[in-house]
Amino acid sequence: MRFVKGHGTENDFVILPDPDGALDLTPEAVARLCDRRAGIGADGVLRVVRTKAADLGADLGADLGSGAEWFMDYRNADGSVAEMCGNGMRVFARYLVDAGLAAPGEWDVATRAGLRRVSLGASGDVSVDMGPPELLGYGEASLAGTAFQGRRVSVGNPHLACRVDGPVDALDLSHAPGFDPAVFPDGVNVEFFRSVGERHVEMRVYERGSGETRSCGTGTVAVAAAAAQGAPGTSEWTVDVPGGRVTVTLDGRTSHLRGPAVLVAEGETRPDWI
Ligand SMILES: N[C@@H](CCC[C@H](N)C(=O)O)C(=O)O
Repeated sequence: MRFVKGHGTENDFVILPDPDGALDLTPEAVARLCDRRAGIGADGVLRVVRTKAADLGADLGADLGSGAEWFMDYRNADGSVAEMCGNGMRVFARYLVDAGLAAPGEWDVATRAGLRRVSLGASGDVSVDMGPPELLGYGEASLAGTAFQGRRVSVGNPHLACRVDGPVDALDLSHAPGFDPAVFPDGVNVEFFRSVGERHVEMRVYERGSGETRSCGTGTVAVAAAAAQGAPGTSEWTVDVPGGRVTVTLDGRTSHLRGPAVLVAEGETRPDWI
């Protein structure tokens, strides 16, 4: 199995080129690939498959079929499927251009959350139209016995963005935050953020299906939306994460995520291993 390794602000991925949809990618295989000691190691897998070759089911297939040549089949490190991955989308787009499968410019990519438009040059940062973040109300998470209130936000996938007063470095994210499964029946990505300047926040995240990661693109959009609290007009947010910095723009109609996407290695898994 050929693979490429890449990351977006150190949210890292194993990229599996599978244009014709020939791979039978089981949750177990994904978890083995992502294993940081016994595998390649990553927060998730990006399977690169032509939309017409992806097994999307009737509803999603009809929605996405004509809109985009490529489908981003994103999986979390534990093998679970997620609707969307913002950092993964930047890395996915960079891979397509690098591999000569798409030209620099602007085009749509299909995801389980719908079409997402990317914009990129031959090198440099990648920008993604992430769609409108939906502020859904309030929720609560707990960490080592302490309760944190937050905003529930959908960015295609579920988030709880919790504002904290002290530095996010001080939080212990070695264990999964607790949450009410009645409020989050599909699980949730939990962000902790603090304001460090005007429209400037720092954030850490505990991702559903992957644990603490060094960045989460959909999470940065959720945090910007929670911090902006539905204020009208356009605002640009700087979001610092342990793995670097991204920019989120909100304009009331949609959101854009801009940041780096880096390909670091490529290779072949051994047939007797996977
Ligand atoms: N790291 C991603 C989000 C990946 C999916 C998430 N763990 C979920 O299960 O919803 C990002 O950059 O957005």
